[in-house]
Amino acid sequence: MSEMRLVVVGAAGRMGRMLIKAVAETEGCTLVGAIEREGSPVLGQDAGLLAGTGLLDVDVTDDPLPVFAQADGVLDFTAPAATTAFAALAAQARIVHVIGTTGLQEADFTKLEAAARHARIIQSGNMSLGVNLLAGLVRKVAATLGEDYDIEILEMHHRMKVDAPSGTALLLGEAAAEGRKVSLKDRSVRSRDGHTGARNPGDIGFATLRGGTVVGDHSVIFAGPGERLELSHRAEDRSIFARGAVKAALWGFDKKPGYYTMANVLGLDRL
Ligand SMILES: NC(=O)C1=CN([C@@H]2O[C@H](COP(=O)(O)OP(=O)(O)OC[C@H]3O[C@@H](n4cnc5c(N)ncnc54)[C@H](OP(=O)(O)O)[C@@H]3O)[C@@H](O)[C@H]2O)C=CC1
Ligand SMILES: O=C(O)C1=N[C@H](C(=O)O)C[C@H](O)C1
Repeated sequence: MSEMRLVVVGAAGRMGRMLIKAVAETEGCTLVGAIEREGSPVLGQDAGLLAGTGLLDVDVTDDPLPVFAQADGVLDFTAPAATTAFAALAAQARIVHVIGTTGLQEADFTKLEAAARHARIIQSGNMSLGVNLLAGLVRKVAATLGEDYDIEILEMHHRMKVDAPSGTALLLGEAAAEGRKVSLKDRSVRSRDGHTGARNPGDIGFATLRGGTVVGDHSVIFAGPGERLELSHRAEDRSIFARGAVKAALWGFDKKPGYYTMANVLGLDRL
C-alpha cells in the first residue's frame, strides 16, 4: 500500500506540534498539510520547523479545502466547533478523520455521526494504549463490584486546559456505567458544593483538578465498605497521544466509512 498522506489541523497547538513530529517519525505516512486558523501568526511557516523536527516543506495554511482534497487522513486535536467543521470536510473528501478533541457536546456528536456516513471517523477522549486498557479494566471491575462500592473519578491536568471533566474522565465514566449496565447521563455527578446531602447509591462522581504542567492524571476509585480499590493512569508525555493518533489513522486507511474508537484500533473492544 502507498504512504498514507496526512494533514494536521491545529498545527501550532500543544498536540498539533506533537502530531507533526509523530507523522514525520512514523513509517508508512507522510505529512502533506498543516492547518491553523485564519490570522494565526504561524501561517506560512514550515510545519517541520514549527514542530522542531527540521524542514518538511509543508507550509502552514488556513485553507483546509485544497489540502484535504489531496490527503488520505486528518489528525485533529483542536476545539469542538473546529472539529465538527473539519468532519464535514473530511466527509466531503471521503478520508480518515482522527479526532482527539474533547469537550464535545451531544449536538457535536450528532454532526460527527452524520459525517461518519462518508468519512472514517476515529474518535476518542484519549489515544493512549494505557488509558484504553484502563477503560476495559474499569468496565470489568464495575461489573464485578455492586453498588456498595461507590465510583469516583478524579482527574488532574495542566492550567491551560479549557474543558472539564476531561474527555478521558468521561470515557472512564462511560466504561464504569457500561459495567454497571446503567446510563452515565442518569447517574453522573459532575460537581458538588454546599449542603449536598448524602451520596446516592449508584452515582458516578467526577472531581477535577487544574494546575501547573500536568500532562494528564486519572484515577477511578471504587470505595466500598472497609476497603478502596484505585485504578490509575499517569500520562508523562504528550507523545503517547500523538503516536496513538497516527496509529489510528494508519488503521483506518483501508476501513469502510463509519464511527470507530481507539478500542477498535487497539483490539480492546471486547475486553
Ligand atoms: N484525545 C486525546 O488523547 C487528547 C486530547 N486532547 C485534546 O485536544 C485538544 C487540543 O489540546 P491542546 O493541543 O492542548 O490545545 P491547544 O490550545 O494547544 O491547541 C489547539 C490548537 O487548535 C487550533 N485551532 C482552534 N480552532 C481552530 C480552527 N478553526 N482551525 C484551525 N486551528 C484551530 C488552536 O488555535 P488558537 O490557539 O488560535 O485557538 C490551537 O493551535 C483539546 O480538546 C484537548 O483536550 C489533548 C491531548 C490528548
Ligand atoms: O487537554 C489535555 O491536555 C488532555 N486532554 C485529554 C482529555 O481531556 O482527557 C487527554 C489527556 O488527558 C490530555
